[in-house]
Amino acid sequence: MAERKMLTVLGGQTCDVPPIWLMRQAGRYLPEYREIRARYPSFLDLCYAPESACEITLQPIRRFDFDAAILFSDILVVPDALGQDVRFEVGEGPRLQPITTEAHLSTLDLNGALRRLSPVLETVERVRAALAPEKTLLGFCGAPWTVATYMIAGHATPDQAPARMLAYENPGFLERLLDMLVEASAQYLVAQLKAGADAVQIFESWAGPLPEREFHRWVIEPTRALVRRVRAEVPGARIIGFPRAAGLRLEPYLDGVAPDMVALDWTVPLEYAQRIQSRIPIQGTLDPLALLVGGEALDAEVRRILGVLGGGPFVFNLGHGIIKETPIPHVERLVALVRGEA
Ligand SMILES: Cc1c2[nH]c(c1CCC(=O)O)Cc1[nH]c(c(CCC(=O)O)c1C)Cc1[nH]c(c(CCC(=O)O)c1C)Cc1[nH]c(c(C)c1CCC(=O)O)C2
Repeated sequence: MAERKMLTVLGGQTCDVPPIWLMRQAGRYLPEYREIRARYPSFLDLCYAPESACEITLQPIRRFDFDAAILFSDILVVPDALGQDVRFEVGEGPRLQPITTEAHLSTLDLNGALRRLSPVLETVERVRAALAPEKTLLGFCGAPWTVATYMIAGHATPDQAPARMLAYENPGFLERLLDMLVEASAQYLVAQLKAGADAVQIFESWAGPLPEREFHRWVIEPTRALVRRVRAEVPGARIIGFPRAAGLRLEPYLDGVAPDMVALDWTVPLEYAQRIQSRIPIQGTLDPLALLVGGEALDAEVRRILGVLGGGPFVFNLGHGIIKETPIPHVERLVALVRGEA
């Protein structure tokens, strides 16, 4: 089989030229994405349309020859599949019917969730069949805490105050919600791996604002349970953790969760990332704003990152999702720089 470079790195080896993909690489900065998107009144309908979702997953691979494709979907398909009302308003982001009571929680249907996610699993099968053998296919889900923050607040917030307040007021409620998300997410990731995903990434976008004890209870514990559940059903499953803005809690996260690779945001000092790399393969760190701005700033950042992290197990990526105003030539330049062709 042709070498899937990301799997080489996930296995702890170093590639001379690191593999590269970008978080949110399929999306609005691409005109070919916007064209398909315009045909669907609702973003979730697009997530559940296997033919279009497959095409969108492949678009950035065709255009930039990235080493990995990431399934086109969203972390909020899980609450939708559980039966919560989820919508995406153009220009406003996600809107959910907030869940804060036991009565509402008890209406969610764990048993039916995986069946409702079957179109996404069909997308995984289609992508694997269409993708070149040397390309890695990544599946994903949101981490239980991050998904819960949206389910509780009903929308994006700067500091996750609604979920954090509920955690203090009614920890038993949050525990029950997280247990349900661990189970639904485990079934979903296992199904993605069985449908053809080579590895899965767990997005913990909102690890940042939690105090230490809450970080252990709401981030580490549920994610550890999720990872164990997946590995119990798929031995050797390869899992990437992305605890964005974990700061000083990064090493406790690695101790507790034990992912195969960790994705780091751009605030992590590179010399510290290099130390982390001596225990686990690393992905990420480029500031999405450096890619947006381009020019000499981009060149310098990319060379600095490659200089510090390129000598060990490393996957080049952004430290968070690509910004939708990013010019396409900047992405082309980035790929050329990483491949030593610039
Ligand atoms: C928190 C989160 C969400 N979704 C996701 C996260 C975790 C990563 C992160 O922190 O960015 C993850 C995600 N969302 C999407 C993907 C697809 C795969 C990829 O290309 O990476 C992935 C991996 C598509 C998407 N998800 C969304 C879009 C844009 C929707 C559109 O085209 O109308 C895409 C392409 C919508 C979305 N989805 C979400 C929000 C807050 C929004 C609105 C804000 C925004 O628009 O960026 C929830």
